Amino acid sequence: MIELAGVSVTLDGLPIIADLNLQLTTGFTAVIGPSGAGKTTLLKVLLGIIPPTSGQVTVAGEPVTGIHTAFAYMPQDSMLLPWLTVAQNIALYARVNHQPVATKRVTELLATAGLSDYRDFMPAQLSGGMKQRVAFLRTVMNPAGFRLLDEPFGALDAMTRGSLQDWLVGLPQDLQRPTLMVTHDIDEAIYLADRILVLSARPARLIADIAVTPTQRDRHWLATQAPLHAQLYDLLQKESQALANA
Ligand SMILES: Nc1ncnc2c1ncn2[C@@H]1O[C@H](COP(=O)(O)OP(=O)(O)OP(=O)(O)O)[C@@H](O)[C@H]1O
Repeated sequence: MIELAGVSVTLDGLPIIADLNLQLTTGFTAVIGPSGAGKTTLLKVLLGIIPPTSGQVTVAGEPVTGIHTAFAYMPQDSMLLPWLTVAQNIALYARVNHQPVATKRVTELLATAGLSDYRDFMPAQLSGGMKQRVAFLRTVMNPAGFRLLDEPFGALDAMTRGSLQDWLVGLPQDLQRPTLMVTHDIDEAIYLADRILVLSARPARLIADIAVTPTQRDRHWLATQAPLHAQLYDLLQKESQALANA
């Protein structure tokens, strides 16, 4: 279990996160909040890149005191290495850690993502959606038990984004892991997550923690979720206004 206990972060004198208490266990959790609220900062605190000004983060009871290996992180930009092929990018974790590359696993993952024909392509030869898929597969190859995804589809057009969301929903069981995903997209949060955390305007506090329990997670079900969408929209709207007035 990952636990934040009374976590506050101040950067350059600016309070960014205020007294955040949170437990993350299994499932897919989405984090939404107004732009600039501190969502990426929260991921960096979990990763150990930014130390809390006060409070504590623990992973399986152990305090996080610096960069550690509990998380597989996918940044906003795909950050593929342009001089490596698709397959080499996916296997980056093994390469960096001087481990043998699980070629069979890479081949299987490429097939799962519909990228079998692109294994020897260079990143510059891929569309935006393909790059994000490759970046996600690279995250999957990281053996860490918990995934942190920062706006993974933020830069994509609506259709590409939609097809990647469908792909994530349909991921085989063995590729699923506990995940915390930052997103600006309310429908994306509802579609993908079992739990939605809503952060306030800066400094970020937890203002809602909502369980999502679909009967059948598909787009027909998503279309019935207008009341939840409206509830989340109203919360974000209020907080965005607060941020604008700050
Ligand atoms: N190293 C830093 N020093 C000072 N301020 C910072 C630093 N990093 C981020 N900030 C500020 O912290 C606030 C939160 O930034 P953060 O990137 O966490 O927000 P966010 O919710 O992820 O934003 P967005 O939704 O726009 O991606 C912003 O006002 C930002 O300017």
